[in-house]
Amino acid sequence: MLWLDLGNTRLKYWLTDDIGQIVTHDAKQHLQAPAELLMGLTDRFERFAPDFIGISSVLGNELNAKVSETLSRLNIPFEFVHVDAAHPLMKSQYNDEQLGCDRWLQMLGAVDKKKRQCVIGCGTAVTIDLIDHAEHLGGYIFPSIYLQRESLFSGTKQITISNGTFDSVGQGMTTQDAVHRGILLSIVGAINEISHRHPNFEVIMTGGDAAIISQHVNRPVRLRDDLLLNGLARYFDHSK
Ligand SMILES: Nc1ncnc2c1ncn2[C@@H]1O[C@H](COP(=O)(O)OP(=O)(O)OP(=O)(O)O)[C@@H](O)[C@H]1O
Ligand SMILES: CC(C)(CO)[C@@H](O)C(=O)NCCC(=O)O
Ligand SMILES: [K+]
Repeated sequence: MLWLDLGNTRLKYWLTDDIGQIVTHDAKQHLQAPAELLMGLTDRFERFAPDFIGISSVLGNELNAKVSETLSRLNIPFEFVHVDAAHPLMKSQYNDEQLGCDRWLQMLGAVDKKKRQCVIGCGTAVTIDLIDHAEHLGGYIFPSIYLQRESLFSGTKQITISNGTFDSVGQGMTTQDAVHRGILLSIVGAINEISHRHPNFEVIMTGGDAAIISQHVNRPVRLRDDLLLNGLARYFDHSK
């Protein structure tokens, strides 16, 4: 099977074998041209010869149509995931026409009907979602640390582009430190507040920035890098 995750910044793919083990995977920046990027990958995908392609996309109908057009040339059956608020593995109270497919799949990949869970995705946006015994209660969306920094750079005169690191939440004494520490604190503080409000929820984090952020969270955090892929596998297992 071939699995695609079309995110806002990157396209990720995984090739898995019959028993679900990852044979190969990669992530590439698509610069808002995922269909063109896929075009360049079709030779590789053809060589993989998967019998099915399962797709998560948060790119919207227009770009998805272009992606479909590109994938059609492969003659391999493919299908986009559609969020299902009444899925047998997890019910959701969220507006299912709006809920991002990546968010939903990450939850589907993590959900355990015996637990209360807080699933945090740290990609282009940071998402925090609460699940109570396989019922999604809703959540929050934040700009990532990098998007927050860009908005300060572009919205102010005296804060100029700099390459600091996000490594502390202590108060800063320079602009660079104040910016990086303030941004990191905005996300860490929110996570700590939400986990304080929901003390019995297991905190699970995934995504490229999970390691940076989780270091400052004052609760035990379970880091998982396989949630979206696991969600895709669970989704297509149930739909067949
Ligand atoms: N090789 C890499 N390229 C880009 N980002 C990376 C890379 N390695 C780690 N990251 C980190 O991962 C973060 C992005 O996380 P993730 O991969 O979960 O989302 P994304 O692919 O950028 O977002 P989306 O899934 O919305 O496209 C970036 O902010 C960056 O810090
Ligand atoms: C929040 C993001 C950007 C996270 O990748 C994505 O899941 C998305 O575009 N969601 C749509 C809005 C929503 O989930 O309510
Ligand atoms: K938008």
